[in-house]
Amino acid sequence: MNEHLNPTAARLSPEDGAMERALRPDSLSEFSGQPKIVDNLKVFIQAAVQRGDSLDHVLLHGPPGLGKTTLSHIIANELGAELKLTSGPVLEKPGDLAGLLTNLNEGDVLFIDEIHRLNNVVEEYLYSAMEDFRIDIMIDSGPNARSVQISLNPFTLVGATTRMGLLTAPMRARFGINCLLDYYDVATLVKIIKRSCDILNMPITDDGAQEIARRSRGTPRIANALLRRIRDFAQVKGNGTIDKEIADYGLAALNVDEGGLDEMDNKILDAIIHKFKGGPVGLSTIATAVGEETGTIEEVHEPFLIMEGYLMRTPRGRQATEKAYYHIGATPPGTANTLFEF
Ligand SMILES: Nc1ncnc2c1ncn2[C@@H]1O[C@H](COP(=O)(O)OP(=O)(O)OP(=O)(O)O)[C@@H](O)[C@H]1O
Repeated sequence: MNEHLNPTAARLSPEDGAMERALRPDSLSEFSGQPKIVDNLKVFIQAAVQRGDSLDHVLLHGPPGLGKTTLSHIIANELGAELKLTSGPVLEKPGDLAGLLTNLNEGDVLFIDEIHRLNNVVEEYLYSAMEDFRIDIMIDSGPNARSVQISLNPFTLVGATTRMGLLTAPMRARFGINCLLDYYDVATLVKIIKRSCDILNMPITDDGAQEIARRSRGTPRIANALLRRIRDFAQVKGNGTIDKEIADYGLAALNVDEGGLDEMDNKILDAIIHKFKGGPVGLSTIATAVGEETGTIEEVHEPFLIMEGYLMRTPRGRQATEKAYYHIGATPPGTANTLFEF
């Protein structure tokens, strides 16, 4: 996928990484969008602080780049607590988890990204840690094997996942607060883009911000990534200000089309329509046809294409809509030659 548009892109240049950190809101009042989640979190955090309790465990789920990591930082800040970050695949053995948990102070927040990728053994250990703030560790093996119980300080686990369906039911059940992050509307993205421009001292016009927002796939991380590159176009090809003209120019140069679709989105629609007669076709067949990983298509491209009405998910596979045919310049089935039929 186009690197600028990939909300999962982990490898940022040091400059882009520093910029991303500078743009990360650090309180709920600075966090735009997701109003229901923000309002609820405000209440739950205030209640926990007033009672002197640790906040109940929080599960954040939704497509990449919508603010799950940002929200975990904010939750820790609002609680006045330390945040420790890790991710599912990093915790290979129960000992890795035990090391982290025993180092948590009372009220700390432990963020586990990609929590659906925890292995079964580690996950089982996490259950008792979440429920009773204790873990039972096996020491030694064979006849000397024995279990030692370790008490933990009460903590809040914030788990993040882009694949809710892969999370086990017992894991899901242990989260008291469940937040589904949704794609952002254009008006909210305009607000986020303007805030970023203010922080970075970047002049932008209303229609420039609108154009970038419209083509950011409803995702703040993409909006900020496009902004960084369009700033370069404004500096080199324009007069330093991001207006609609320079935004259009930069977006075209970055292969983001009028609807905000990137090359891979268009390739997927093209393959379904031209190679598989519009579908229905299975996800892995599409992935092979376009040379992309199934997981990336499922997490990144498909939700966006469905949301925008280009794709439908049917029990027999993915199917292109009429809008998809028109988008790639093809004629939808059943409408061919109707102009000449009398
Ligand atoms: N609501 C928001 N307001 C302002 N900026 C936001 C908001 N949400 C996200 N961002 C910006 O988008 C960037 C990506 O957000 P973040 O890393 O939190 O996403 P994520 O959902 O954790 O993604 P992933 O699942 O890929 O880890 C952040 O640097 C942040 O600046």
